[in-house]
Amino acid sequence: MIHPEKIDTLLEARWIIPVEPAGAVLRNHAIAIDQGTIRAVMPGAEAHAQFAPDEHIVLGNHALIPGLVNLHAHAAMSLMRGIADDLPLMEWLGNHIWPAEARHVDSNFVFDGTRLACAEMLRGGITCFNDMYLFPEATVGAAVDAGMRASIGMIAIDLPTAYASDADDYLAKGLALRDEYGRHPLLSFCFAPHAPYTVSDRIFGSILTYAEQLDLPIHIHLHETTDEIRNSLKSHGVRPIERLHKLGLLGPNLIAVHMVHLNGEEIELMAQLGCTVANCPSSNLKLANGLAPVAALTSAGVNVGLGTDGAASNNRLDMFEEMRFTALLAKAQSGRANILPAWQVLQMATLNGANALGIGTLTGSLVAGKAADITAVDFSSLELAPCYDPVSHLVYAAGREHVSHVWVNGKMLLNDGELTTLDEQEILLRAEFWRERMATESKNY
Ligand SMILES: CSC[C@H]1O[C@@H](n2cnc3c(O)ncnc32)[C@H](O)[C@@H]1O
Ligand SMILES: [Zn+2]
Repeated sequence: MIHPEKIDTLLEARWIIPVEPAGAVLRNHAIAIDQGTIRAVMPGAEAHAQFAPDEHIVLGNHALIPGLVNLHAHAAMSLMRGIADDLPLMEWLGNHIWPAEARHVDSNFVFDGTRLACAEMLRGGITCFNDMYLFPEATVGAAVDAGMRASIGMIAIDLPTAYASDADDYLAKGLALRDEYGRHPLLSFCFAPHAPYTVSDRIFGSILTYAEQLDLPIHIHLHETTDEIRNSLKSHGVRPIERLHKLGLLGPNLIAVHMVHLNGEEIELMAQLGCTVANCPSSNLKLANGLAPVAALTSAGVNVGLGTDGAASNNRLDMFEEMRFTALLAKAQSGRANILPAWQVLQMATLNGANALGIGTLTGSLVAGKAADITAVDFSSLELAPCYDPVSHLVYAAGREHVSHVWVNGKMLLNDGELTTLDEQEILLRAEFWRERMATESKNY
């Protein structure tokens, strides 16, 4: 007689959509979880015979998917949600956001803002976010307290702030933070030069040297507006992509955010060199920047992930919305209804993002050996009835309001809609504290 193996949790659901292999939908299956790791994904009957779980959870009308990976975030900017709407990028940044950051942003702001963002993201099924913001040590504190996975940006920008005096100072502080937390199980690190128009060639050179030595991604806003390209032609004689290419930054470690204005040669170059694009359709729409040519990028073989950007330019941190926008806009742009089927968009929101962050062996799909980063979507409500194909519903019909449970590293962070690690009332009080403070001290908002 074979004794069943003791494990922490056996999780069963109506559907398991593991993302790997692509397009698979498993029925009557279970996920065995032990010590934060997926031990097996197998038929339920076999799992019952093989495992003796401490906890057995059956979600009868749900789909289990990999936790969503938000490939571009400024989490703390949640405290600036709605302060400067209906403006183009440079007016938004130069006249509103940067002055507000200079006046208000400190490590308390970043801690409170990131906690607010973590709560919103967890409720929407996001288990991992790739952040770029000031005072990243506070982002670390808030993400780890929440139990979320985060990729922390070691930022560089030629703009002095209360956090750092110049780009060298930013980099030194980022590297020191990575020395301290580089081995934390929930954290990974990226270089995060803000944009071509705020970072010098010399600093890009230093970043490239470090990124190659440490084999870390480089996360940057790139080709977001036509003005960015026009100004680069004036100042550098070349478009930003060509400038970064000459500096040696284009390669498999590059995560280029936005990438709205691209010509055919640039798309080919990104594909040949193995770059990733983080598509942020809501932010691109709201700032009137345009739309990334996602159909052309994926057809060329570029790895495309999805991001929300910050809540001051979106104004939601909602990956379900980014999935739906990505699919619909790509069809309209390309004139091809068959471009980007739902399974491919779900892959963008999960595995493609994890791969870009260098953590694709840890998260992004539901396979044995990876961390148990799992989102459960409840299909019981009438907006999701009837269900012929759960993958179709996830992209075209479901919303973040249908997310019921979330696990990160095997720990349940959302239980039937309730946050388990974060105090919603306290987060709301802190958000109100910052609103009052910002409203009193700044006549603009
Ligand atoms: C150096 S910290 C990050 C920096 O980026 C600013 N920011 C937020 N959204 C955008 C965007 O869409 N394009 C360019 N810059 C952006 C944020 O306010 C911080 O200053
Ligand atoms: Zn951004």
